[in-house]
Amino acid sequence: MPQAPAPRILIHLLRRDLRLADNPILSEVSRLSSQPQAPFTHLLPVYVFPAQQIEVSGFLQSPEAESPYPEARSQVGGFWRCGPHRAKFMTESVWDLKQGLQRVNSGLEIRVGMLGDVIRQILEWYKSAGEDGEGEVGVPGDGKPEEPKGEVTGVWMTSDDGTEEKREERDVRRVVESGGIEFRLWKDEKYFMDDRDLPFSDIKDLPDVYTTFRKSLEPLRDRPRLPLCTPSSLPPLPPRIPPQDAPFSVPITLDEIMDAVLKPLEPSLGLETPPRWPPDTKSAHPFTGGETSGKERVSHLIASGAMSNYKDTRNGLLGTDFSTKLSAWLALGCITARQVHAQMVKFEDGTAEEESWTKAEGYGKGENKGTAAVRFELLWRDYMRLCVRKFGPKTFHISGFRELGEDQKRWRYVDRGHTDGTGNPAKTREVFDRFRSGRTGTGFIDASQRELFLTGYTSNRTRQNVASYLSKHLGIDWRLGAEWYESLLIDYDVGNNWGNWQYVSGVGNDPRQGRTFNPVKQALDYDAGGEYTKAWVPELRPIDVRRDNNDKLVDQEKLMGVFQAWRLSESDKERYQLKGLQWVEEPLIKIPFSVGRKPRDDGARGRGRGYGGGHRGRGSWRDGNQRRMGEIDKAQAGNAMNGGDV
Ligand SMILES: Cc1cc2nc3c(=O)[nH]c(=O)nc-3n(C[C@H](O)[C@H](O)[C@H](O)COP(=O)(O)OP(=O)(O)OC[C@H]3O[C@@H](n4cnc5c(N)ncnc54)[C@H](O)[C@@H]3O)c2cc1C
Repeated sequence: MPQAPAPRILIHLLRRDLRLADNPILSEVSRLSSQPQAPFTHLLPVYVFPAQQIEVSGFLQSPEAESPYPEARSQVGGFWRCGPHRAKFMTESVWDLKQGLQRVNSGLEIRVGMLGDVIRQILEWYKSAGEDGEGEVGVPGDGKPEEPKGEVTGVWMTSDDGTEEKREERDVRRVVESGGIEFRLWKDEKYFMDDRDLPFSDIKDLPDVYTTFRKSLEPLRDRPRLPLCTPSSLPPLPPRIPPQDAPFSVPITLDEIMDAVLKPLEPSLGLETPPRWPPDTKSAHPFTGGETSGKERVSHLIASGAMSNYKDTRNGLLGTDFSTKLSAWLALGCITARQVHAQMVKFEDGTAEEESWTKAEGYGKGENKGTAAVRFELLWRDYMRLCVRKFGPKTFHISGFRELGEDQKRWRYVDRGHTDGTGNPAKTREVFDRFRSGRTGTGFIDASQRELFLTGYTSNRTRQNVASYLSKHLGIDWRLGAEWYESLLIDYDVGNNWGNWQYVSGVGNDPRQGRTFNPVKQALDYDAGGEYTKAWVPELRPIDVRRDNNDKLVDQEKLMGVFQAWRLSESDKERYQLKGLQWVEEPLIKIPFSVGRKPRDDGARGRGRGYGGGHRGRGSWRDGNQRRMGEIDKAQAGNAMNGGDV
């Protein structure tokens, strides 16, 4: 019987490009495979849960087995680097990709470990067949000749800008090229602007101010390239595929993989008092991961009008549609920014096939302020990612992109005493744990922290306030906040997270340095009836903020009790069962802010109605530290000048 030619295998290593559509590697594979002289006959798509970022001990074959990798914990705070929300969303996304690939004649092999190790093991397995032999075709028990293992002819993967991701790329390249196999690194095309169209060739020329960058690219609508076609068919999987290397094994169903990913992550995430789900509160991010759901979300945003209304609603706090919620799909590359753009163009030009879009307001009427604002934000994402490319490891340094030394910026650390002798790492850890569990005593911050813990999502508005509160009001090492967000955010993205933390903490690319958000004034402006704060901090729900029992009018003085419960009278604390709660009696900080007693319509989003300085910070954990209180006062004055809307 003639022997079948040995398969020539191309490995596609997937990372944060978990999609079929607009995927440059799959698009090229599909094109080449239709040619008679294609350099490969089979495609092996592989996704690896990377051991340094996701805890993989749940995949150990037996309870006695030991992982060769250290636990996937963050450097400063020791948190799980990938907490339960993202772990779940990521697993769903990987699974959706597997199903998508199966529909086009392919599949996906799921592995755990370090990328370099996984690829080495796969290459060695295929190579060992050649060495056994002639032996490429064995004869197993059933007497039928076994298919040949085949030869790996290339390994392709998409590049990334994170320093750790760059190390992974170097590891994989070394392993692949040392075996004399072609290694190809592809540009990451999930962004709004294609790298090839940037207005500079040297990343050093990236402006340090976002506005300068943006202006060099306007009009933004003209910029993105067209998305690539979705392959309708791909080369088959190789007939024989190596198993996962010991001591791990990867189960075959979604539920089992999910169990393995989530198993090591204890529900409390190390908190003594973890937040509990408040009755009747709904997540703003109830979505599942994957290309399929990501595309459905884009379609919903357009058909429902949410995309067109985005500019007016984007500072919302409750509900699924005040902002796009596309970030998690974008971060994992389930969808690309240029796909979002292309869909908006179809809506704006009136060329959509989707019947439901044609009924949406603004259909066929060109770019509107909502779609323009979405483009503006998508470009922010590009900018943050390019900052990582420009600044490399400085992204994760305490001194930030601006390289601010200790003399310019003093931090409180959990891992070392302060150089000026005022530091107390154990106390800072205690304070930070109260911050993590949403028990600071500042309602707006606590609501956001509890929402983050319970759902993995929180709005951009509260993220800014939280980052400012930790770094400016508490003066704590901003990297702890960034690590905690990395652990919990469903949409964690290296550039967006670390770049934004730097920006707000005053060590990054914010041209107006030194701004501080007043979380009470911000709450007043953006949570005008206290609904958001009460939704996530249910202890505050009994506080009646109505003026004279009038449903429409909010008494701002009463509202202040929601945003800072320590301000309530003793009898009110008693009445609302808040007496004795540590975060009520001993807030981490008392934010100076007062309001006039003017009534306002419930839900009205007024601005700048308060004035600072009415309540000085007494009785907080920073008592006696004049230097720091002075800073807060200064920041407060700054807020007044900026109208606090920073
Ligand atoms: C301290 C801090 C940490 C953050 N960490 C992350 C993170 O890890 N991952 C992440 O995707 N975003 C992060 N952001 C940015 C922003 O908060 C989220 O992108 C946004 O809230 C996600 O919700 P959305 O998709 O509904 O956003 P929308 O308001 O609908 O915006 C549309 C898209 O634009 C991009 N975008 C919006 N705002 C920003 C911004 N400030 N910077 C960069 N891109 C932006 C996102 O891709 C987003 O999906 C962070 C912001 C702050 C202040």
